[in-house]
Amino acid sequence: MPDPTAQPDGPAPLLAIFTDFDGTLVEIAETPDAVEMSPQLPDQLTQAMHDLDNAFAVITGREIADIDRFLSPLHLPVAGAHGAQRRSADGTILELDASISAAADAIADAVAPLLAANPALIIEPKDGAVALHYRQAPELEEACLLAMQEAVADHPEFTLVPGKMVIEARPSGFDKGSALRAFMQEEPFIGRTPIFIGDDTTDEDAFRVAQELGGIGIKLGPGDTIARMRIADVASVHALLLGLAQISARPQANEAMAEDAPLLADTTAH
Ligand SMILES: O=P(O)(O)OC[C@H]1O[C@H](O[C@H]2O[C@H](CO)[C@@H](O)[C@H](O)[C@H]2O)[C@H](O)[C@@H](O)[C@@H]1O
Repeated sequence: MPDPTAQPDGPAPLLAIFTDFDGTLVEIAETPDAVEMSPQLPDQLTQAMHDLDNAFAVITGREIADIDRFLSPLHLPVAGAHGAQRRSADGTILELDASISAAADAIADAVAPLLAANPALIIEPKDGAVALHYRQAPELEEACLLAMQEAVADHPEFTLVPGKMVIEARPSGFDKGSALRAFMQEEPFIGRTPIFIGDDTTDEDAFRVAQELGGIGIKLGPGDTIARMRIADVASVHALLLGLAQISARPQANEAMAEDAPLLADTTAH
């Protein structure tokens, strides 16, 4: 398995880089709309896309439309709603079954009474998924979980997943790992070595698939993980993304890797 901190004998492998959005490309904020973009991020992502021959994608719990809005004017390859939506590098959109969109709307409607009684809660309806946020009212975590469990009871085609101060319902059969695997079967990702960077429990599926495909998972921050590497913060992710993309574009620049290595820690080292 390639190790991005190793000094390779031959040229560095061509990389395909995937990142989560919230908590990885941008800092966590009090509400979903309050995230603040680093002003340099669109230019940094444009540079990374160039160096990677477009083999960069965002794999997120958010809707694709949300990512387009935050990263405007970029229209990157994106898997949204935990893989239920996907836009390939050539712009092709994976169409969701209309019954899935309708079921997500029904789940959102079913938790409406809890929101009406607790204005601090936030419902984020998405095409194909639903997020119930309790960051402003952490004491309501259990009530949110119960309400979402009841709401999905009539929709066995949905699965509940916990996130950072959020309970989400996503269609069964989709996760970030399935999204990463689908990208890796398409140009320009095919044949490259996948790197996935994420911070949350829903990112574990993508760490697993990246590592099954001979690549590396990189976990941001603390917490149990199957990712082989760990990184400290969002600023380090931006630096690593640019460094890895540059090395993938110019394999002779391998020596620069040694300078980037301190960004990463091996999760298996004792
Ligand atoms: O897969 P991700 O890109 O990490 O998206 C996961 C969820 O992120 C968002 O919620 C989280 O970030 C918010 C803004 O920082 C924060 O207020 C909230 O507490 C977090 O759970 C997003 O709103 C969800 O749709 C994503 O699924």
